[in-house]
Amino acid sequence: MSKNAKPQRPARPAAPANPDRPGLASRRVATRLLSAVVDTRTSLDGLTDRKHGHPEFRALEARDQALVKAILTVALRRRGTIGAVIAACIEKPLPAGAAALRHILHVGAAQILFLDVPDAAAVDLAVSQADADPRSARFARLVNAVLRRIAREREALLPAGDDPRLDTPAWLLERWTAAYGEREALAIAAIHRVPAPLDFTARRDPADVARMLGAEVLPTGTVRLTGGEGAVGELPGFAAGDWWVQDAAAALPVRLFGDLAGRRAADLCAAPGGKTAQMAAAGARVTALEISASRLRRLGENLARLGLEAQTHLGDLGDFRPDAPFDAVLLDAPCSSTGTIRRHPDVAWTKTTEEVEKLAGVQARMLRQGAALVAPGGCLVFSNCSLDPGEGEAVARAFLAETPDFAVEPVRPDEVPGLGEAITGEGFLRTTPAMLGRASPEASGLDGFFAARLRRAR
Ligand SMILES: C[S@@+](CC[C@H](N)C(=O)[O-])C[C@H]1O[C@@H](n2cnc3c(N)ncnc32)[C@H](O)[C@@H]1O
Repeated sequence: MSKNAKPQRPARPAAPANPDRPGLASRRVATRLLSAVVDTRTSLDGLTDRKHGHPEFRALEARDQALVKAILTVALRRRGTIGAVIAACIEKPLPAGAAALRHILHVGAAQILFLDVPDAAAVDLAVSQADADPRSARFARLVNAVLRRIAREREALLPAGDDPRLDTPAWLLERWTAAYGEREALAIAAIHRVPAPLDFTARRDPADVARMLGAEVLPTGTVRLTGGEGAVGELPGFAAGDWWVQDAAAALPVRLFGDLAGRRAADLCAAPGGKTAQMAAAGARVTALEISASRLRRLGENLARLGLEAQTHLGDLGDFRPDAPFDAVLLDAPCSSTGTIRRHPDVAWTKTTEEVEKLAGVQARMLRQGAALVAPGGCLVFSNCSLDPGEGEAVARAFLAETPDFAVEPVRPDEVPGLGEAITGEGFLRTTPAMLGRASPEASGLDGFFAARLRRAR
C-alpha cells in the first residue's frame, strides 16, 4: 500500500472508544503486537501465524489481519524515521515508561506517513485507543495534536527521517560497518527501507515461470516479481507446483554442490524445505532432517505440492546416526537471520549481539556434527542467512583450522552469474542486500547470505 490519500483533518478529538467501532480492533492489535516485538523481542511471524499466532490477531477477519501486517511491517521498517517525525512534533520527549502511548503514536503515524489509509481514520482511531487505555488516556489530546500535525505537514516532516541510519539499530550498523565498511553498511541500511521483491525458484524452466507470472529471470536463474500484490497461493502455477518462493540468495548454497543427480544428499536443517526441494528437483536422493515437528510437517506439505520426494526425519542433528555417509551435506544452520531484515523488519528490533554470539557457538557445534556425516571426497556446504561474519566467515575459518580433512573449494564466478562481487578472497560466498542492482531499488537486492563449500579429502 502506498500513501496517496490527501490529509483529512478531524475537527476535534474523537469521541470515547467504542469497542465495536470499525477499524479499532485492528489498530489495537497492531499496537499490542508492536509492543510484543519491540518490548519483548517476539518474532512478528510467530505473532501473526494463522494457526499459532497471538489470539487477538487470529480473531480478526482476514482483511484486518492483512492491514495489521501492513501497519507493522512499515512501522518496523521505518521505526527510526517515524520516531524522528513524532519527536519533531512534540515539545519535550515522551515520559519514560510511556510505552503504550509511544506505540499508539507509531501505529497512527505509520498509517499517515506510509499507508493508503485515510488520515482522519488513522488519527481518530489512535485518539480513541489512547482514550480507552488508562495508561495513555491523559495523552489523548497530545495524540490528536501530533497525528493531525503529521497528516498536515507530512511532506515537510518526512525529511526528518531521510538518513537511512535512523531505521537501523546502532549495534547492527556498527557491526556491518566493521565488517563491510561504512559505504556498504549505509547501502544495506538504505535498501532495507524499500520493500523486497518476491523471488521464486522454478521447478523446471525459469523462463516459463517468468512468463506465467509477468516476472523477470535474474542472472542467477531466480525468477523475480517486483511490485506484485495479493496472496502467493493465488498466483498462477502455485497449485500446480511450478515454483516455490525462495530468495535469490537462499537459492545459491545448493547450486554449490554442482550436479546432484543420483547422489546421496542430506539437508540437516531442512524446514520449510526450499533447499530440500532444490536438491530433490536436481535428482538427488535426499534425506531431510528437522528438529521441529510442525516445521517438518510444513516441509512435507511443500514437497507434496511440488511433486518432489525426500526421506524426512524428525530429530536433532546431535542424535542423527544415518546408515551411511552422504556425498553432499547441506548445513543451512539456524542463525540470527539479520540477512532477511528487508523481508522481516522485526528482526532488526528483536535480535541482540548476545544472540549472534550464542548462535555462532551453535553453528560451530552443528558444523562439526554435519562434517562427520560427509563421505570421503564428499562436499559439505555450510550456509546461513545472517549478515554477521561472526556467524559465517568466522565459524567456517575456525572449523577449517581444527579439521584438516576439509578444505575450501572456492566458489567460481560462473556458479553465481551476476554476483561475482559476492565471492570473498577466501572463496566463500557472501551476499548483502546491497548487491544485485537492477533497474530500480524495488527490483534490486537479495538477502544477506553466507555459504562455504568445504570438500572432504579423506
Ligand atoms: C535456517 S532454517 C532452515 C531453512 C531451510 N534450509 C530452507 O531452506 O527452507 C534452520 C532450521 O533448522 C532447524 N534446526 C535447528 N536446530 C536443529 C537441530 N539441532 N537439528 C535439526 N534441525 C535443527 C530449525 O528448526 C529450522 O527449521
